[in-house]
Amino acid sequence: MSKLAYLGPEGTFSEEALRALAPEAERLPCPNIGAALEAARRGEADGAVVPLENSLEGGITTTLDELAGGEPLLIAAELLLPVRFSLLARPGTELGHIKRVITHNAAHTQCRGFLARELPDAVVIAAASTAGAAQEVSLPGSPYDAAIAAAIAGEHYGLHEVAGGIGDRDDTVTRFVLVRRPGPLPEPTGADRTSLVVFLADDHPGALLEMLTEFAVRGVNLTRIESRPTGNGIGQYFFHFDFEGHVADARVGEAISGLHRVCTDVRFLGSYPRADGVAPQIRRGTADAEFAEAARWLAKVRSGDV
Ligand SMILES: O=C(O)C(=O)Cc1ccccc1
Repeated sequence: MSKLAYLGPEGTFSEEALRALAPEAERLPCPNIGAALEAARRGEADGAVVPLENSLEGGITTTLDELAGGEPLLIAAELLLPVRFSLLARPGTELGHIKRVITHNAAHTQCRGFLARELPDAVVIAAASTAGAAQEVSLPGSPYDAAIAAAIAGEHYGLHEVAGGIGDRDDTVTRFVLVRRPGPLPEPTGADRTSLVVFLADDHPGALLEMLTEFAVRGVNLTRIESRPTGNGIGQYFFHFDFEGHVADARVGEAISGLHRVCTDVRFLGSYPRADGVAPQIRRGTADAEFAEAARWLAKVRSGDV
């Protein structure tokens, strides 16, 4: 049985994602996303389940930055988890009493409308996780009045639901990934996604266009592109790419070798089945057979057989 690290304590959305991705796995709760990834890197766990992006606020920057640096990890699977937020407090607390709210930043940013409408004077304090926030509220003498977390966290820590479904949209989805130390890749399924981090060679006009061209001319459809600061000064960025297809596909292999040629560094983050099962539309001239036929033709030309 495998052991998987996740952002704890019990009752986080990450735990829900882990249970859905690997119901049989032993669970190792960690105090933050970085610690969960480190547990996977050091071999204290066989992998980690971490949030990568959500449909309302975009990338979970801690995860993006952690995966771009440190010992390499590969994404082996992904999950799209609908998230529903509740305002949880100690029994007896009413909405009007709530002045200090604690939660994870990703939950805060998705409940801004509710907070502005219902608790305009409340201060919101950041916690490492939603369930960690609920646990804080449950402690005797806690300085916090309420937490924003999953309803299940309320059950774990003896809190009651003051308000449910408080997200700004009721169709918000968070994408979680299961990462492992490098090893054999999942087999292509025909509906796969590949993730990469690309570091530019130098800053020049059209640098982003050059990267995008590697994908465009091979008919590779991007599903996410995100820039993150390198930390080396204003204007210095690296790029996260997610796109359709598996590295075993000729068009994907050619696109990422093209990036490897023209960029300083390309970090491969894995090819894995898409959670939504959507297969790519293969444009004319970009199927594996067409790449193979073109390679045969080139070999003939090079041998003078025209
Ligand atoms: O804190 C949690 O429960 C997490 O797993 C991180 C998170 C927070 C809010 C939305 C999705 C994931």
